[in-house]
Amino acid sequence: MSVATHPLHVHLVTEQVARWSEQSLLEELYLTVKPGLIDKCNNGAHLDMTLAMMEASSHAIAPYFAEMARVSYGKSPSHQLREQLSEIGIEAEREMLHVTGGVNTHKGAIWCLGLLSAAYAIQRGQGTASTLCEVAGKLANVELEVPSTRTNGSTVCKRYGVTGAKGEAQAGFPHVLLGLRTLNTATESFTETKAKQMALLTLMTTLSDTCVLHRAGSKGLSYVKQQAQQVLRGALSMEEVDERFIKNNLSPGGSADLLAASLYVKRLGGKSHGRVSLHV
Ligand SMILES: CC(C)(COP(=O)(O)OP(=O)(O)OC[C@H]1O[C@@H](n2cnc3c(N)ncnc32)[C@H](O)[C@@H]1O)[C@@H](O)C(=O)NCCC(=O)NCCS
Ligand SMILES: Nc1ncnc2c1ncn2[C@@H]1O[C@H](COP(=O)(O)OP(=O)(O)OP(=O)(O)O)[C@@H](O)[C@H]1O
Repeated sequence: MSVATHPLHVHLVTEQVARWSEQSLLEELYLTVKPGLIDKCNNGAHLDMTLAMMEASSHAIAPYFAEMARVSYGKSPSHQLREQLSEIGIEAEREMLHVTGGVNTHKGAIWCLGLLSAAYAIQRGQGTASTLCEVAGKLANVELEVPSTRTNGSTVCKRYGVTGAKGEAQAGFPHVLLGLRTLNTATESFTETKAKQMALLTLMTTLSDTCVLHRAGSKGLSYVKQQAQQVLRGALSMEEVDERFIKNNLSPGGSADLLAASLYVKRLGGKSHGRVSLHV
């Protein structure tokens, strides 16, 4: 029996997934200051969420990522596997709603970290950042015959012609790779906190975030992109933009999820994945 098929190795991979998924969610959560989002300083533009609620949610959903990894270990992306992952994802959402008293703290995160956890296990813990995103994308492209439910995301995708969380996954998580490249480049010259903030801002400058579109339409999305550019250029501070987003009820939840996913992929796949120019 080779090392990569040994039951102990399966156990190692699922343990890594449980530990690193929770650490990545908490790393995103604790990054302070983040505009409009929950952080150590304030609850951003959220009246129904707190830091403690997001901590509890991060802890509650981690075992579901481990379960997604367990069922995916050494398999190929298939209809049957995608169905299994969907069931576990729905259970994770249910558990999240249970611990938060019905608040959506991590729906987007369950989706993207879930697919990446499965991709990591499909590759028996051996993937690089690019192969992880590619394999996770293949999984997302396996269509399921599920009754379509109306969500904030599906409503705005139709209205504004964007593809949202599903499209990001189906394209092979281009924003996760962008987040990772930005993190790696910025870490060489800035503090860890600044590097993570730069990655978040970079995502905000390009993402069609359905959380923002739902609350504030395309004008709101353009505003978010423009404000993020201004911070990257040094024309505004994170604190100023945080204040403005709270005042205007803006929260870039999709970018936050993709930052968490970038931090996760950094743990799963190592860090040598190219550079970006930081002059946005
Ligand atoms: C695809 C999902 C995310 C539904 O998304 P939908 O677009 O309908 O919108 P919804 O408003 O419910 O949630 C979307 C969330 O994604 C995040 N998000 C928003 N915009 C983006 C974007 N452009 N890119 C990535 N994430 C985004 C936000 O956090 C947002 O809250 C998902 O909930 C789903 O289908 N779950 C079923 C469980 C499943 O299949 N799991 C299997 C694999 S883990
Ligand atoms: N630090 C964070 N603060 C706030 N949201 C976050 C954070 N990290 C990730 N998110 C993501 O943002 C999403 C929540 O966003 P939001 O509350 O705007 O959406 P909603 O519940 O769908 O709609 P709304 O609150 O507009 O009615 C979650 O799915 C979560 O994955």
